[in-house]
Amino acid sequence: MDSMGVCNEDQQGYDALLFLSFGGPEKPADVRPFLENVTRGRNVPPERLDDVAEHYMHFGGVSPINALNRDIINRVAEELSGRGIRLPIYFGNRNWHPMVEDTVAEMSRDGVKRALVFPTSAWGGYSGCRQYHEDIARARESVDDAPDLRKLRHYYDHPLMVEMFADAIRAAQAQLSPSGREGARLVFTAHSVPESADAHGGLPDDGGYLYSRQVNEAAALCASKAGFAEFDVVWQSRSGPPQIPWLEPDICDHIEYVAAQGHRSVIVCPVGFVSDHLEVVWDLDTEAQEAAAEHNVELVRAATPGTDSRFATMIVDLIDEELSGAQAVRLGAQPSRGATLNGEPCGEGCCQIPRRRPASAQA
Ligand SMILES: CC1=C(CCC(=O)O)c2cc3nc(cc4[nH]c(cc5[nH]c(cc1n2)c(C)c5CCC(=O)O)c(CCC(=O)O)c4C)C(CCC(=O)O)=C3C
Ligand SMILES: [Fe+2]
Repeated sequence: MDSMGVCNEDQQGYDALLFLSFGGPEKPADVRPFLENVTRGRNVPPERLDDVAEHYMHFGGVSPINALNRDIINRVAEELSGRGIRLPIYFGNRNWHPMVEDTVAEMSRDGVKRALVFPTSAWGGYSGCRQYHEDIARARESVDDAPDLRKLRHYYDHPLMVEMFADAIRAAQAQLSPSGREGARLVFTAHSVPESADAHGGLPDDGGYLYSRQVNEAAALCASKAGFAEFDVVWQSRSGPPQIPWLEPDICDHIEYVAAQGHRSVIVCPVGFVSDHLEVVWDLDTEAQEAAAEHNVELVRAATPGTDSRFATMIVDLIDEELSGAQAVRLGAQPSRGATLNGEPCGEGCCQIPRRRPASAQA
């Protein structure tokens, strides 16, 4: 048997890694079609799309997400080869090129039979987990001879994630002015989702709210590791029509509240994001900074883990865990799922969005 064959046996037959992400525009002309892909059939008002298009235009119509992902992929390739794991890496997105359908077609042409999938979302819930399963299923359906694709589990509470965020919180704290360092409020933020989607998160037996429970747990783990006894969890980047409830409070409203409580400084930790996506560099570094200035609060933002070399280590740890069948290394106690084959949901009815009532049934 050749060395490739031997290696493949250790690797449970896995012969590739699919790095699956959200996607983002790479030039101004991409912005509108990208936003149309994201919001197709999702009831996002046109005014919101105009606003978000403008946010992208502040960055020359280029989302930071693609370069960040390519950087992570390069590090993962190095880490894999350093550990003797032979998995060529393919890159595909839900909403922009390289589209996951095209990537899976390429994998099939290359003869890939069985691949692991790393999603750039650490979370459960519809947007963070089930929608990536849907991407996997859709991409496979569009291709003859599609490889088997097994998604890796949620990693929001992986010890390296907690360690990277905790280090980033302490580094941010050190950037505060000497007077701001005392009494600084630690505030975690994650992407808001519709309340009804959150309520249906997880398996029916999980009791709902899987995403917000995981976010709260991650915040508590990171705060404790960084040495903070108190902290808040808030939300950001809400979309959708204003009459539909989304998770609250919003970070900008919360800054006003924190100022009213007498805090003169805030450390914001974007625990819900793996890297400096547009939501981080616009909604936090621009809008939340403005809100802070308005209320005379000093705001520092903790770095996201994507560019930390430990992030690639964690990804390969997750792969190794899957290949060796070892128990999941994790710090949290909330349900953690997400690892299924070929886009199957984590179980019957997991993170299923309730169907909207037909217009005629609405009052
Ligand atoms: C939970 C969650 C994550 C974290 C998990 C994960 O990472 O997947 C996430 C990530 C991201 N969201 C992103 C961008 C957008 N999200 C939108 C809209 C929405 N997000 C939602 C939720 C989430 N989103 C939801 C419920 C909507 C409403 C429409 C719908 O139900 O789908 C819209 C439409 C315009 C608007 O903002 O209204 C855009 C442009 C980018 C790329 C940013 C970049 O370019 O750097 C990333 C990483
Ligand atoms: Fe989003």
